[in-house]
Amino acid sequence: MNSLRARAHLLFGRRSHQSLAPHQHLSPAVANDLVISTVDENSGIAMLTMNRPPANSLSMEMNEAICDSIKTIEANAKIQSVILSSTNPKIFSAGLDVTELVSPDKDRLPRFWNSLQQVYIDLYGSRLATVAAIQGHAPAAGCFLAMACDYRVMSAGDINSDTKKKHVPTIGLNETQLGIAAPPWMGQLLVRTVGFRQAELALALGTLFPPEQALAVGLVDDIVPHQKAESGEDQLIDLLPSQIKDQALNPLLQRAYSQARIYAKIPPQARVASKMVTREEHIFRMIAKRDEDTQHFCGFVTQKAVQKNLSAYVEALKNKSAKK
Ligand SMILES: CCCCCCCCCCC/C=C/C(=O)SCCNC(=O)CCNC(=O)[C@H](O)C(C)(C)COP(=O)(O)OP(=O)(O)OC[C@H]1O[C@@H](n2cnc3c(N)ncnc32)[C@H](O)[C@@H]1OP(=O)(O)O
Repeated sequence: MNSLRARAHLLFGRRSHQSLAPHQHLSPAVANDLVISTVDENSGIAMLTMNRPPANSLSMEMNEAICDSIKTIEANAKIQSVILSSTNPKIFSAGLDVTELVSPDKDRLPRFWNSLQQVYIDLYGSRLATVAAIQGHAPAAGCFLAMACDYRVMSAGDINSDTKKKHVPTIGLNETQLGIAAPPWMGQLLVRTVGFRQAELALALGTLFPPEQALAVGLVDDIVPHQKAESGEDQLIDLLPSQIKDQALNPLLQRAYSQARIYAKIPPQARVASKMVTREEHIFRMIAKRDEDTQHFCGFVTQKAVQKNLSAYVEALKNKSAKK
């Protein structure tokens, strides 16, 4: 891909997508079920809400839905910023759907990996300013989603008023704890976000950071205490899909919204050009090694020992949930 074509691909996407209907808001009925997109042309802000219960884990279809939603929003020239959020108040995304990795179908596995690579290309290279509203846990590829955005705000956690139990979300590339390694392009995102030494340590140890620590190392840009705000922004309320309409007073979403608004006011050509200064080369490097990366992934995941670990891990996840 020559650099001009590649730049066009990064800025405008390589697939043609249907334009949005000319109304101000995209009804959830128009969006796919796994990801709900809403747009407000007046403010130039969109919201892309992940909606794959129970944990927003990334199956091939989920990855494709994220890419489709980004491209659909990008096709609307009036939109400059997008907030990436979750319908689950406790989980942003649990990372890859681990059931995709256990006893995988040999034709589906490379397609699955390609769909994740495409999320990286489309989200990290998007012309839109992207703000991750991290309400809940974001392990492994969940952390990757957040790192592929331009700005990250994270909930400081909250206390359940009935049970008095504290919920503290965590974020990080914890792959080594599962006996797997993040692929180079994902690991490099951590290096680019928190710096070499912190990334080297966190990658080796598979560190999951609670909010204060995530802020201290620069993995997130802001943390937001969970105290209900007094009043909400009408424009934010309009943007929220019905599943989370009751979240209009959520201070995390309000903080994400105000950041999205700041971005939406920057002249877009200058903002996009400056974004590409830091990202273009990184994305090209990944695209050049895409097939090699897929082969490596499939070879690694299908190893007997890795399969044994992953089966045990999925079993443990199910048992944990069954015991609740
Ligand atoms: C050099 C190149 C090498 C190439 C090799 C590459 C190898 C691949 C590397 C790819 C990089 C990315 C990897 C990943 O993302 S792997 C996935 C990592 N994610 C996790 O480990 C998270 C697992 N989940 C949890 O820890 C918890 O669920 C969580 C903290 C997120 C929430 O806890 P909570 O107590 O609130 O919820 P439960 O644990 O009860 O879970 C609720 C239900 O959700 C299901 N679940 C959770 N996570 C996943 C998942 N990742 N995939 C599928 N399903 C998941 C869980 O089973 C419960 O479901 P049920 O209620 O139906 O039982």
